[in-house]
Amino acid sequence: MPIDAVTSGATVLMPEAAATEFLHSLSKPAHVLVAVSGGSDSTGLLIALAERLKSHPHKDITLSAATIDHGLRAAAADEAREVAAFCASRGIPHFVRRWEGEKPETGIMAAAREARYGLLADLASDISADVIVTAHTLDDQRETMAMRSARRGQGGHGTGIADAVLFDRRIWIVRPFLACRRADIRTFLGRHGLSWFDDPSNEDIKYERVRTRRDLQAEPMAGVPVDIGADRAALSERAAAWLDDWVTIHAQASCVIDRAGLSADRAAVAYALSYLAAVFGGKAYAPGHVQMERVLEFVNSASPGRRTAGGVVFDLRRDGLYLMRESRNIAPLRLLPGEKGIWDGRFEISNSGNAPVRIVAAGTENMIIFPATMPKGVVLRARAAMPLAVTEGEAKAAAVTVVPYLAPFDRFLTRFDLTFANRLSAAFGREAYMRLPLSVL
Ligand SMILES: Nc1ncnc2c1ncn2[C@@H]1O[C@H](COP(=O)(O)OP(=O)(O)OP(=O)(O)O)[C@@H](O)[C@H]1O
Repeated sequence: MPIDAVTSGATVLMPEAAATEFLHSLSKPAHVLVAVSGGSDSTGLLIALAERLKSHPHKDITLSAATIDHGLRAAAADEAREVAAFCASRGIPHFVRRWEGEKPETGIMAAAREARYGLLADLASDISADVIVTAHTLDDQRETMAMRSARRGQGGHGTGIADAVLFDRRIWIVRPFLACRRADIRTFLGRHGLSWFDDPSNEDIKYERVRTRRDLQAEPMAGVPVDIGADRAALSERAAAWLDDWVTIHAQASCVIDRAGLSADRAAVAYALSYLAAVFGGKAYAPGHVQMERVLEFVNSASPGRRTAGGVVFDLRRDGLYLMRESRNIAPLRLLPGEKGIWDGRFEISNSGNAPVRIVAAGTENMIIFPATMPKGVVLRARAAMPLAVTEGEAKAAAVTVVPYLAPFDRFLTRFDLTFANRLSAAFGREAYMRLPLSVL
């Protein structure tokens, strides 16, 4: 790995080196879609990749660029046009996608991000791109880690931005500039005589990220470990082995963990239990640190009983720990003919009939799908939180297909968690996640 500078604890790459390393590691042939907002980081990423390909032409790699107009700022459409003109001048195909649809009143940043990734993934599919790259930097990484550690206990965790994330089981998003400093990217652009747009929201202190950035400005660029993901990836592997050894999934709605497994590898138990809780609770994130600590304390106690965390019942019995969705607060889902939706964050349901259906938590009538050895109380509870499809207005049975949905992984899956996620996906009868399009990293 070419290292241009090392500060205490953090490996820093220059933009050119980062681009070279990414292109080298990429599985070929590859069509790379660069997400370019027009800011310094993403303009720098596009240019670093394009320059590298110009000096070392590679017939198996093609570049395209895309700008998402979120429709939130008046200037955004003009900026997208300028990025388009800039790309045209360099001979790089460029696409603009606009976020139509309603904008929420609160959580606009998160909604914009969701929409952005969805639009980029749709575009990637339209133009047959194999991978999306975004220009998250070491500065973003520091800010994220600072914010997440401040939030530990409320669901936050100490790990930072992943260098690769699988979106919606569909396409990998890779971040080649994660070890680059913004200042170096700007110097690089300056050397090429290029300018960039400054997004005014980057200065707006109503956003936590902007405040964190200001706080961090006084600190030297240090303290971000080189291999943030390596420890987590190792833990993911241990947890996958633990899953094989001790856990059985029943009817995609409940699981039992052998009691002996609970006192096995503690870190792996904590990791796996958090994700099992997220999956059975239908949540993208595991319950918070404090809540999970309480659950772990409880499962390590000798006395049977029940606890609830994140909408999941932890039912500790003599033979094992049973997990299942609490049958409260499960919102119904209405699906028109041909529509598909996620119900309770746990099942992806498609209406393949020709009448609207309502999916409710009424349980399946079929007791046989649970093994006879399962405690009756557990079966009743798990059944009560299972989906039932009811055809509206007609007496006939609804025609639906139901596929388990793994909420912590099926939308955004970080590379660190891939091994565990694949094992869990198989245990739920689902296919493996798409392979990372990087051969060496
Ligand atoms: N409007 C946009 N069009 C295309 N790409 C964008 C746009 N906004 C952001 N990106 C891409 O995402 C990267 C990160 O942008 P930014 O830091 O603004 O997003 P974020 O919301 O903080 O990140 P995250 O996507 O992790 O939530 C940019 O470097 C760029 O590659």
